[in-house]
Amino acid sequence: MPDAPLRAGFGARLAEAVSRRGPLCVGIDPHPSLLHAWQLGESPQALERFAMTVVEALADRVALLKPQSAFFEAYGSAGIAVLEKVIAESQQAGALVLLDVKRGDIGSTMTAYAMAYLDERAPLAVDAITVSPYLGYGSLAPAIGLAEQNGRGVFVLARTSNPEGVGLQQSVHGSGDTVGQYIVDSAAESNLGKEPMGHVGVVAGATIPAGELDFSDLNGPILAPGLGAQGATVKDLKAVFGRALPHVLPTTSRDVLRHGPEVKSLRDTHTRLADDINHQLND
Ligand SMILES: O=C(O)c1cc(=O)[nH]c(=O)n1[C@@H]1O[C@H](COP(=O)(O)O)[C@@H](O)[C@H]1O
Repeated sequence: MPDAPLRAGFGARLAEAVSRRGPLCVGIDPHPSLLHAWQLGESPQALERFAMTVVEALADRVALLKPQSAFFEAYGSAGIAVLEKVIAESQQAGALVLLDVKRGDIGSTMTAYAMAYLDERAPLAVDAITVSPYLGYGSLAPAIGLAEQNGRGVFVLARTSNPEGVGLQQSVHGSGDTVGQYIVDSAAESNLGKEPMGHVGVVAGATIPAGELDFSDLNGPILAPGLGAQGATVKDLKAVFGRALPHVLPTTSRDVLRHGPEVKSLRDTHTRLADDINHQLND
């Protein structure tokens, strides 16, 4: 018998967090260039100082923090230890943690990845992870299933913010829709009937052309990276996402992080951006 769910579904937990703290998701991307700009140099200690400063500044006020795993993995076990601390302290301060790992593998190996991030006993257990569907949406079933069982979530890459994604993701799938739309529609099937929304989100860049994807049946969250450093603006959100805007989690990393290392400056930047987003949403 499967264990009873440990907590409310991820869709409900996310909706509740967003209603209290707003939809802005901030990424923790400790780029080497940012470590230098913060005058920290490059070392596991610098990584920890950087990441924990962001946690101190923002984990008590954002709904969602998104550490980028690659920058932690680059330091081996020392970096993973920092990541564990980031996850624990962010959650303690009330933020949900979406670990950006973009995992995707064949079903049986996907089960191991799911256990690594979505099982209660895992040292790196988080509220949600990013996953890549390019071994087939069905190959993600172990992660989608375990996440649901444990009140956690997944965000499936549908139409990414980078220019290299266009050719593949706009090509026509066997269903007759584009690959990106097929992924959105597959996530919609996973979320069918869930209230207030399901636990399968999609990733769609704020940089994509207006109206390219139809999210009307998704019933799940939309992670929208690309604000700031990649060129998208808060104003673009309305045009790109239209009526799906209430489900959008605008996401940025460098555009906030470059304002460190002072905690106050990071907080002020967050407030400015969050206010701007709030105005767009309620205009
Ligand atoms: O899954 C993601 O978060 C993601 C998807 C996508 O389509 N584009 C994208 O930029 N990201 C991630 O979002 C972050 C963007 O960082 P900034 O460009 O500094 O805001 C990086 O960690 C990217 O890996």
